[in-house]
Amino acid sequence: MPHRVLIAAGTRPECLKLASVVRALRAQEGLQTLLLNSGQHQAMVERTFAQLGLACDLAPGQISAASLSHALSALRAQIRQAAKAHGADLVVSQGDTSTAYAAALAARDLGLPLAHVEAGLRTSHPYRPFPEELFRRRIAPIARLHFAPTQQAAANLRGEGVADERIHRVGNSVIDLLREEVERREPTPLPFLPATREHIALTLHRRENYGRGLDLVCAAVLELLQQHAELGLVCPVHPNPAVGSRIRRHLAGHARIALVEPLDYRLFIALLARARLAITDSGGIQEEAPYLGTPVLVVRENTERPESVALGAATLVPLKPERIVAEADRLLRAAPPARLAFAPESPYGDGRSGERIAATIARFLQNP
Ligand SMILES: CC(=O)N[C@@H]1[C@@H](OP(=O)(O)OP(=O)(O)OC[C@H]2O[C@@H](n3ccc(=O)[nH]c3=O)[C@H](O)[C@@H]2O)O[C@H](CO)[C@@H](O)[C@@H]1O
Repeated sequence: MPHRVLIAAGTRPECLKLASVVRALRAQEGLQTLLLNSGQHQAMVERTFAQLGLACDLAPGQISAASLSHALSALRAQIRQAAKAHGADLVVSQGDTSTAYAAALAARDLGLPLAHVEAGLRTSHPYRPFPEELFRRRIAPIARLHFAPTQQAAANLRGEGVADERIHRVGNSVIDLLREEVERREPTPLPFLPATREHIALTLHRRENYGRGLDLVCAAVLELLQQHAELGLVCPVHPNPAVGSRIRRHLAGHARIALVEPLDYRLFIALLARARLAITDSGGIQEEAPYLGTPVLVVRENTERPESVALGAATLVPLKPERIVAEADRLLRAAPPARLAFAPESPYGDGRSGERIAATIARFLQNP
C-alpha cells in the first residue's frame, strides 16, 4: 500500500508555495498524494493551481467565512473528514493561513504527523500580524516535520524548543516557482502598464491595513505620483471587497494608475520584475522581489522576513503618508538592489526546496 499524503491549500499564496512540493511528491514512488482544496478561497485555489497545470484531487466545497473562528472550525472539520475518508498517513500544510492552522488541528485530532512548509517565521510580536503570527506559533508545537525556509526560521524554532532533528532547512518553495519563471526567459506582455517611463507595483490585503491603513497608503501613493510625473502605478486589486472598494474609491480614474484584477502568477512576476519599486503588505513579495532586483517598501509595522531588510532589498515603513513618500522617494533615487542568485547561500535558497521536502517526507514515512 502506498503511503498517502494529504496536502491542504486554501489561498493563492499557499498554492504558489505548494506547487513545487506537490509536483515533487507526485514524482515520489510509493507515495500517493491527495491535493485538497480546503474551501477557504475555493475559486482562487482552483484558478491558481490551474495556471500552474495542477488540479486538486479533493474539493469538499467553499466554507462560509462568517467569522475567523467559524471558518477555522469549518475548515478543520472538512480537512479532518477528507483525511479520515481517504486514509491519509501524513498531512502537509503551508505557512500561516486559517487553512494551515486548521490542517494542523485536523492532523492532531486524528493523531497524524504534520509536515509544516515554511516553518519558523516569526515577528517579535506574539500575535501581530493577526491572525497569521498566532497561527504559525500554534502550528509549531503540533508539527512533526518543520521545513524552515531560512537560517533565522530554523533558529526561531530551536529557540522555542523544537528538536534539531525535526527541523529541515530547505529554502522557500516560492523561489522554486520564481526560478522556473525566470529561467523560462519568455517576454510577457503587460498591456495594462500606464504609458510612463517607470511604474510602481502596489498590492495591499493584510487585515491590519483594512480601513484607515488603506486610506493612508493610497494618500501616500497619490502624493508620490504628484511629485514624480514620470511615474505610473499598477495595482492588482485584492478580491476582498473590504479592500477593493476602498482602493477603488481613492485610486480609480487617475490617468497614471491602472487598477487591475488579481493577476495570474506569470503576469504578476513580469509586473514585479519590470517595476521600479514595489509597495506592499504581502509576505511572498518580500521574498520574490530580491531575486528580481526590485526594491520593496513594506507598509507594515513588522516583518517576519528580516533577511530582506538586512539585504537592503526591503524597507519597513510606518503607515504615515509623509514617511511612505520620503522612503519611496529615497528608493527611487537609489540604484536598484543587486538581484539575488538562485543559490544555496541566498537567504531564501536556490529554488529547489520542493524536491528536498518531498524526499524528506518520503524518508520519514518509510521510517517514522
Ligand atoms: C503575514 C504574511 O506575510 N503571510 C504570508 C501570506 O501570504 P502573502 O502575504 O504572501 O499573500 P499574497 O500577497 O496574497 O500573495 C503573494 C503571492 O501572490 C503572487 N501574486 C500577487 C498578486 C497578484 O495579482 N498575483 C499573484 O500571483 C505573488 O507573486 C506572491 O507569490 O500567506 C502565505 C501562505 O501561508 C504565507 O507564506 C505568508 O507568510
